[in-house]
Amino acid sequence: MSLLFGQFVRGMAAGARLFEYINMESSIPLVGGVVIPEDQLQGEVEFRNVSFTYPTRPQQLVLENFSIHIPAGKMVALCGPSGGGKSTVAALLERFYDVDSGSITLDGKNLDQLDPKWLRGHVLGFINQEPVLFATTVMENIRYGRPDATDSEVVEAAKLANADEFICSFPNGYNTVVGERGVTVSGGQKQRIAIARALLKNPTVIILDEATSALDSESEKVVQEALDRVTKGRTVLVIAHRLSTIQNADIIAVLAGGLVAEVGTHKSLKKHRGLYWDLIRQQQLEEEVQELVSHEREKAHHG
Ligand SMILES: Nc1ncnc2c1ncn2[C@@H]1O[C@H](COP(=O)(O)OP(=O)(O)OP(=O)(O)O)[C@@H](O)[C@H]1O
Repeated sequence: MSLLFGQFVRGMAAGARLFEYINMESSIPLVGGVVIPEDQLQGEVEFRNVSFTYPTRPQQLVLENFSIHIPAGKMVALCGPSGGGKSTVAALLERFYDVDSGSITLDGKNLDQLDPKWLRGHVLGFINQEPVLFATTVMENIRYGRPDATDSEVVEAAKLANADEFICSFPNGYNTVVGERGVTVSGGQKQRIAIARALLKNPTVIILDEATSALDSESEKVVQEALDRVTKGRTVLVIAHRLSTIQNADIIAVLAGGLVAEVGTHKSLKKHRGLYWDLIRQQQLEEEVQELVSHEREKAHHG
């Protein structure tokens, strides 16, 4: 009895916390608002003088007078030091939070007038290259992107994402269970599942949160190929962790201290020899050190 009592008390406390979250009211409505008709949707995004603090940390201004224009169909990459606010920009575009001042617009319409369900379900596709995979079949893991998608739509998305081939090589194909009790998938395969997931929505605007971990060059090529294919013709906001992948972006913005410190193309920013140039050199140095360390390790291992 005494043993069980401890468990009972812990269960009660955990349960109470759970219901506290379930019963919370969202300050941002989940549905309702304007929907832009599909034939008029262009996908032009603009942040104008946005200032933002997280509600839980009111003393820290994360974005201050942040402005950026993403023309329809173009790719804008955000890079910059860790903690500079890159992911926050993406969270604001998905309207997980409202801005404190300034505005975010989609095709000239303020985000807070638009229907959040439509915005998240039909307009924005979020590709997180380090996705959570659920302990279920590959089919269901991809379908998670749009629960009402048919099997053939899932397969179509997987093909575009360069994922169909490796999925078919699994023992049960699309019905193979992944995760702890199933087959393990490699980093590159995970990334392609993430791309297929996002593609199911046929999004107008893609937010691409890059993977932090590097892949070997062969899988990197396959993933990049899939990304190039799916981002073509769409508006893309890349949250870049590695600078090597964003050289072809139409616009690169360096985010530091909550605002755009530098903006331009890879070529113009390199020429400018400012923050972007520093970041490139820093990353090269880190890569060289890493290479040296692994080389030394190998030597020690064999010696
Ligand atoms: N949910 C949150 N609540 C409170 N503060 C947060 C939250 N998320 C991020 N922050 C803070 O906001 C600042 C900007 O964080 P953000 O994640 O946007 O930066 P980042 O440029 O994406 O960094 P990284 O490259 O490391 O991912 C950081 O100081 C961070 O601690």
